[in-house]
Amino acid sequence: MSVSKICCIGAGYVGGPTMAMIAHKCPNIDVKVVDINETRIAQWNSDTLPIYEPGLDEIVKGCRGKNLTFTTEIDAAIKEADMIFISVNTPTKTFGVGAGRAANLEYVEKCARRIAEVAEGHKIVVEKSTLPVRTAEAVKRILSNASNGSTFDVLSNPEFLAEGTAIEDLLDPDRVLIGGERKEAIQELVDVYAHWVPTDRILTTNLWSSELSKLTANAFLAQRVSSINAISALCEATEADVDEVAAAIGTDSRIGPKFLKASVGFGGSCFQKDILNLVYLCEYFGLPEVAQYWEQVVRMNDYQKERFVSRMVRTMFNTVSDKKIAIWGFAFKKDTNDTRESAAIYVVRDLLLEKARVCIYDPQVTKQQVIQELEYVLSEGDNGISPAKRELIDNHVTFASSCEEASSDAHAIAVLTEWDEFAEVDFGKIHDSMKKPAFVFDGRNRLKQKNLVDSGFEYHGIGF
Ligand SMILES: NC(=O)c1ccc[n+]([C@@H]2O[C@H](COP(=O)([O-])OP(=O)(O)OC[C@H]3O[C@@H](n4cnc5c(N)ncnc54)[C@H](O)[C@@H]3O)[C@@H](O)[C@H]2O)c1
Ligand SMILES: O=c1ccn([C@@H]2O[C@H](COP(=O)(O)OP(=O)(O)O[C@H]3O[C@H](CO)[C@@H](O)[C@H](O)[C@H]3O)[C@@H](O)[C@H]2O)c(=O)[nH]1
Repeated sequence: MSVSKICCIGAGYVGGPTMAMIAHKCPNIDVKVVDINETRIAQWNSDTLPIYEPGLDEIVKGCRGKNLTFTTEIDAAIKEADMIFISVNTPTKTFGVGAGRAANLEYVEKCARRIAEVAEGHKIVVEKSTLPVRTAEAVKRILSNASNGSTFDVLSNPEFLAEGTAIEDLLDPDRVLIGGERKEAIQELVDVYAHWVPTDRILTTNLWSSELSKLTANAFLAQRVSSINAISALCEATEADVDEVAAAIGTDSRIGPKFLKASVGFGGSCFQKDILNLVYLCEYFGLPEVAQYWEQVVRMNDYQKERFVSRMVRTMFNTVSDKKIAIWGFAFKKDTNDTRESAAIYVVRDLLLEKARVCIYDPQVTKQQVIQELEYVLSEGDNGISPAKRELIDNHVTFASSCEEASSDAHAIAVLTEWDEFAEVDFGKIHDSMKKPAFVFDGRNRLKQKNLVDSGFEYHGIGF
């Protein structure tokens, strides 16, 4: 039997693009992406998709209305599908046991219970969300109590796409990983990907190795960023240049050149959440030394963000109070509108607490999104946001629609996302419009080659 109908629960950054790619590459498979969030589904059905991702529009618009559907009719889609992907969010728990570390599996469990309740016949259930190792055991137990006597295979198929390059990553993945028990079920999913992925890049493992490989991959990637960021601090103290150090070590084929870009700190919805989850699992399984080892990656990242703001304050004569700071970029990396755990949130928070006035420009992030992030990060648990912090947001945060507008009359520019357009502006004009000395704090070393010192700026990058 080959799969002819797929249902994916969760129309987010992963569910949307991955299912669009399957629909695009497998015209014979009918793909339905379902979600409880009506607004999100309406956006997927509109001209403005909920996610900004280069190349995504063309693929969605090419398949939508043919073999790709976005709908809130979850039960119907579950019933008719042969294969059901669970691609819902698995955020860090904010309450109860494991708060601040463990993954909140409430949404995954709700999906499994829904499937158990409405499915008929045999279904292959695929974990696409990033999950703690051994989650499939719980999913299998829930499914084994299905109302209609249905039967299930459970597979793990973690997603490795990175935002901003999701379409490239999905078109040409380094590997697709499928963990499972029954050979025939694994083969069904291999056959879906084999429509476009060479079979030697489709790896199959047992369930637990697949689940754990996802957390491990993110931990290793984030660890490289924290390692180079740790070295960036030492470079600043010693006149070494972190980009030169990264290039020098990256030529060693055992180390390799990728993921060695020093920055203001890694962000995104995955790295911190997945490492903290790994830390929690290690503690749970009685491995405190292993837990501490990985936790340090997150601590180093926090240090890097704090260090960036301290350096700004120190350099600007020990005060940024009432100074206008232009914030260039709020997304956690370029080519995405995602701001989850973006370093910019923490940098702006700390600048606001120093009573700076910030003017924010990001080509893809909305004002409403920035305000939401700041409200969250400035609020104090269940008590919400205090009047003093509310005042900071209301009176110290403004928005601009270009780099020029954000920088006009500013004391400093802080580059927090590496958008390409930031290197294209007229720096002479920007310098003329700023207070002097005109400082640039480049959290991405994006403008390093622009010789800003020659245009009159006082330029500070990361790690040199
Ligand atoms: N964002 C990434 O780049 C990325 C990459 C690889 C893996 N992941 C993992 O994939 C998973 C999903 O991440 P995301 O970024 O797509 O999350 P997201 O928040 O963008 O999307 C999740 C969606 O699931 C929906 N949902 C939640 N519970 C539901 C339910 N019971 N029924 C129907 N819909 C429900 C939500 O409404 C939301 O639209 C997470 O586990 C994440 O760690 C994310
Ligand atoms: O050399 C580098 C590389 C990345 N970053 C930062 O690290 C963060 C994460 O970047 P990236 O990994 O490119 O984006 P994500 O979309 O978070 O993707 C990661 O997280 C996903 C979710 O699990 C995985 O699927 C991907 O494989 C994994 O790369 C961003 O803030 C980057 O700016 C650096 O500072 N320096």
